[in-house]
Amino acid sequence: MTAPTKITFFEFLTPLVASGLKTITIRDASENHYRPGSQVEVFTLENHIKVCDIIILAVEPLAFDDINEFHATQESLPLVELKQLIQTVYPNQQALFMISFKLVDASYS
Ligand SMILES: CC(=O)Nc1ccn([C@H]2C[C@H](O)[C@@H](CO)O2)c(=O)n1
Repeated sequence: MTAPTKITFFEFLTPLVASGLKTITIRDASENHYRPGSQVEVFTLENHIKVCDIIILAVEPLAFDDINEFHATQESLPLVELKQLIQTVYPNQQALFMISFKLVDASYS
């Protein structure tokens, strides 16, 4: 499959991505095709507004039950809130993927 060049985040989370505070996102298998080293455009899910660019660092399997404080810190969310959000988006899914990324600093472009 061709590596995707775009990713969406809920609008309320995009300030965390654009500030560099959020450095992972947890997605299901439909979004596990991001290629490490590739540059990806970030858009809001609701209005498709471009937010920033990120570089994908890794895509790794992550079971829902293994989500812990480390992931919450990388997500810049409280653990309880993160797990509730993931259960809402991906109900009853154990097999998830952790996508690690870094912000592309727009001031250098
Ligand atoms: C289309 C879709 O699923 N969009 C998503 C999925 C997840 N997120 C956020 C919610 C949490 O912070 C992490 C972990 O799933 O990623 C999202 O913004 N958009």
